[in-house]
Amino acid sequence: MGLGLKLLELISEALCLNPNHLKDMDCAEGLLILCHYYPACPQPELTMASTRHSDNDFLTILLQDQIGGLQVLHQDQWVDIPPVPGALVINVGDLLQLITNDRFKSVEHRVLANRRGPRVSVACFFSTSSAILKIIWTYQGIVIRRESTKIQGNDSERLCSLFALKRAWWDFCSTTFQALNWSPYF
Ligand SMILES: O=C(O)CCC(=O)C(=O)O
Ligand SMILES: [Fe+2]
Repeated sequence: MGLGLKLLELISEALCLNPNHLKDMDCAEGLLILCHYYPACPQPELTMASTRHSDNDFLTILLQDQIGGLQVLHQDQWVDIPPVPGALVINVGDLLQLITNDRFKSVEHRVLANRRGPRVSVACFFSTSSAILKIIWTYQGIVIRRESTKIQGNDSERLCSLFALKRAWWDFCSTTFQALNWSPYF
């Protein structure tokens, strides 16, 4: 929590805002921690440990062990993020991209499967639903997300479509998780 708040202060200052601005928007109100356990994989060329995605939050603080496999997409190339003992990885998430109107860009990343293992990582996601509501009211009219740029219509129609997209994704996940008897991601 302490590190997340400090980062939000620094990002606020980088945006020429009051240091408390992002904290006061409740950007650190919700903390979700996801612990990953990736078993050793006998045929890593056939699968992924984690498929490409960007995080749906403001900031992610990630602790990874020494196995490696994390990559980020930079200028259309997958770049390794090798583990550094004692270091944490900080990812900018979609919501930070959204509220800064692309000044901070969320990063697509993935994790390669590995013959060595298991690999363990711990991801701390800084997010909140109340901030999302504020964003909608504050930033209505701004083209905000990659998906929304592909959606036709005026700005409020785009926002509705964006949320329909998210809703469909959510429904798909919960149906799949229920069908497979997995616990939900969120
Ligand atoms: O395991 C990792 O290093 C990445 C995990 C991740 O990207 C996530 O939880 O969103
Ligand atoms: Fe992620």
